[in-house]
Amino acid sequence: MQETADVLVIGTGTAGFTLALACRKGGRQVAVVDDKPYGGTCGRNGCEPEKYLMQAAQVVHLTRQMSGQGITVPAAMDWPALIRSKSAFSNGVPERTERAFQQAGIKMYFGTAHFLSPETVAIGSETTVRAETIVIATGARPAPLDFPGAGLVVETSDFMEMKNLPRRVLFIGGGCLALSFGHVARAAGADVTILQRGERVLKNFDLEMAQLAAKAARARGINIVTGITAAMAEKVQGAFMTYGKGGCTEAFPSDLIVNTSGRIPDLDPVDPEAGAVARSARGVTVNEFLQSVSNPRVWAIGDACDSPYLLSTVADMEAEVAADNILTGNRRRPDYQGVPSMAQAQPPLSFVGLTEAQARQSGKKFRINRGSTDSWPSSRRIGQQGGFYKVLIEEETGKILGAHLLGQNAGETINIFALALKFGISNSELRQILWTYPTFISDVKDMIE
Ligand SMILES: Cc1cc2nc3c(=O)[nH]c(=O)nc-3n(C[C@H](O)[C@H](O)[C@H](O)COP(=O)(O)OP(=O)(O)OC[C@H]3O[C@@H](n4cnc5c(N)ncnc54)[C@H](O)[C@@H]3O)c2cc1C
Ligand SMILES: NC(=O)c1ccc[n+]([C@@H]2O[C@H](COP(=O)([O-])OP(=O)(O)OC[C@H]3O[C@@H](n4cnc5c(N)ncnc54)[C@H](O)[C@@H]3O)[C@@H](O)[C@H]2O)c1
Repeated sequence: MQETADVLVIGTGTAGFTLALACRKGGRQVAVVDDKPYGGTCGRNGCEPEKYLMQAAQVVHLTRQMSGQGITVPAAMDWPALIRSKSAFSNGVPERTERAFQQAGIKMYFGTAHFLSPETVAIGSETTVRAETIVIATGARPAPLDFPGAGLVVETSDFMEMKNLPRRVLFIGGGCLALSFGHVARAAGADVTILQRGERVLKNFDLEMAQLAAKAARARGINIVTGITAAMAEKVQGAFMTYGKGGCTEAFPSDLIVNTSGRIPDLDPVDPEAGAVARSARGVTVNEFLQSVSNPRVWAIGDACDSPYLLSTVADMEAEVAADNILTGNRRRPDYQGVPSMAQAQPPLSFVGLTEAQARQSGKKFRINRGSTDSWPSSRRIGQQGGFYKVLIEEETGKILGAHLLGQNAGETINIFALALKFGISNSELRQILWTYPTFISDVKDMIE
């Protein structure tokens, strides 16, 4: 079957969804295709279900944390019930996504798409679509582990579907996902180990803050082992053994091994080379307008393009920018200034802007406001120990260069700093705002003097 479209979008996740609807609104004949249930990673097995589980873990952690303040412990997690309610929460995503496309008059295909030529895409073995514009929004997939026994390792999407949680859980890789799911498993009562290849966890975060987050995780009983590369897995007498290769070869017994070793652009099945679409290991190579540098008919957005972030917020912004460029010509560039991100740990760690090391490298003159929040009422009223903040303020202008927060509500409070960074609001201007009090956000005033 040979079909045509003005715009064919490959992938229906955050990026593909936003772009398809925007192009349809702009009057184009739009078609979408996905080889999995519609809706992509964020809603089905990424941000949303992860947060759902983390929210439950947070209640358990908080209850324990506040046991000295009249709260009765232990609060416990009923894992099978939690997974059932999480599934009820996220199972509706494909249907809602399809309904939105249908209402907008977008043609839907189901199957794996791959380029046949620079202007034609095959969907499965029976359909081909020739499109004026082709958008690659295929997202990212877990980085494959290529050591012996890697087949014993499950993905985070499997972890979120486990009917029962085994007693010992091992995470390979020490990024956001390991910290987050590690805290979830720990709150459910599991013995948790995180194996991290580098000398530190959370490599994209400020070093000092990442170390404090690791300390908080360890204080909650999570075993973090750094400087070890997982190099082999096998099943011995019913348990999994993962062998690390670092300074020494060590065995880490567990009942479940989860891959949290990073994510890579999901491009092989789409066969970019057949479409004359250049790519690197970081994704489709795009110009400043998110258009392929080698095939002007093609745009790439979200986790599939070689932009600096793998975040839902960024995927959505890139989709809006690319849609505008497709509809009205190349005018808009994505703006990566002030993108906040967060590790959903307990307590959460968030940041925006420069780390201390990056600020020093930049040659800018700045001061650092930093300190523990343990004595602050916002920490004391929830029994929080280990909260910390670090704000980098440019000397001459008072502009916020970077902000780093470890503590309850850090993922929300960081948005104030993101606003300041994006719009160049100085610390003295920020101090003039009257925040609702007492809240976590009203602490911002004390961080930016
Ligand atoms: C566990 C987890 C937690 C996360 N938490 C956060 C968070 O808290 N905050 C945040 O901002 N980001 C988070 N992220 C990252 C965020 O989910 C992604 O950045 C975002 O979903 C990327 O959107 P996308 O549209 O580019 O790709 P996706 O949402 O992955 O969509 C790509 C779609 O393309 C389809 N596809 C791929 N190849 C083909 C093909 N050849 N043919 C047809 N269809 C194809 C896939 O099936 C998929 O549906 C998390 C990610 C994970 C895995
Ligand atoms: N809240 C958020 O903002 C959020 C949450 C989750 C994920 N994400 C996105 O998802 C992406 C993936 O996150 P992630 O945590 O999986 O990856 P990551 O890239 O942040 O961390 C993975 C770590 O695993 C280590 N590693 C790789 N192979 C290893 C091995 N064999 N043994 C031991 N360690 C090994 C790497 O050195 C790396 O430090 C991130 O880029 C992030 O942007 C964002």
